[in-house]
Amino acid sequence: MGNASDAGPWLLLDDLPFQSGYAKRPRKIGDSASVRSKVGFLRFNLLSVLVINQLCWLKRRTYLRSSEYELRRGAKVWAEDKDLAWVEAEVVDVRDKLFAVVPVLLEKLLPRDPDAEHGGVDDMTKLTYLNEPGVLYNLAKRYALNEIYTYTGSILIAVNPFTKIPHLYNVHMMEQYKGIRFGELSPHVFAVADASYRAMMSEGRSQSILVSGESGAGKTETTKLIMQYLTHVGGRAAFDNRTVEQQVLESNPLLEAFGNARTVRNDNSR
Ligand SMILES: Nc1ncnc2c1ncn2[C@@H]1O[C@H](COP(=O)(O)OP(=O)(O)OP(=O)(O)O)[C@@H](O)[C@H]1O
Repeated sequence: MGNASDAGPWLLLDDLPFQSGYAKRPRKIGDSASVRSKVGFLRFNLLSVLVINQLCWLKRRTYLRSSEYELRRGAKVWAEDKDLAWVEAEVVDVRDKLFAVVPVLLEKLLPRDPDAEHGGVDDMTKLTYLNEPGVLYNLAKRYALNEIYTYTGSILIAVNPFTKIPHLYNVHMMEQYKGIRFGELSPHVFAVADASYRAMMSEGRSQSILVSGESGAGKTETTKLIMQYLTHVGGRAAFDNRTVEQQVLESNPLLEAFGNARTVRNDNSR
């Protein structure tokens, strides 16, 4: 620095963002290479800020076409969130009739059903918008009120309560569902069993009930409840004074003994 040609103000490039190690050596202001590199850095910084801004802008605006539902300010929507799956949001602005602006960063936006707010609906087909978050929200609302069963047309969805709800399966309940029109009473596994029993009796043909779900969802318990109902409505006293209901249900432990296993999700998996 003692050299006369090097005299003048100096700038340490540490102050500039995005600089790397090589820039730490002092450069003289006014030096053409130094000015070029400084301008380059500033341009780069400005560009980065613009790109990041633009990305944020795009992320904050979602890709829902107005034809999918009435896109208006104040509309209730579901916003996809990578941690929480779906979060409730509200449209705060609408641009070009194509984009809804919501106050969260999101990947996807779906309309939210205003009818599902209070206690949910007992049949998913009653939802105005039949989408994933709407279905999950409806099931959760009903589950919170101990309503573990919900219809989707003639399909019954059961959410495992993992606790005994005795009043849901007693004889009084079975009597209530005997011979009723499907959908007349609250959704129940007995209603499904009753519909297939009546179809078998009136058509004289075998019926199938498909019970499906992941491990621990409650398929075995549900099947037992169906058997319980069928034997209740169709069972006759046997010659040794044991009803068909008793005999069928007593055979369950024997059947479970074959192929029964404990899994991470279920102590009684098969
Ligand atoms: N309707 C219900 N009421 C109360 N508890 C239930 C009900 N359905 C299931 N459960 C509970 O959930 C547990 C798991 O249910 P279940 O054994 O029927 O599942 P699964 O679907 O048959 O599982 P896997 O496919 O592993 O055999 C039961 O042991 C029981 O504690």
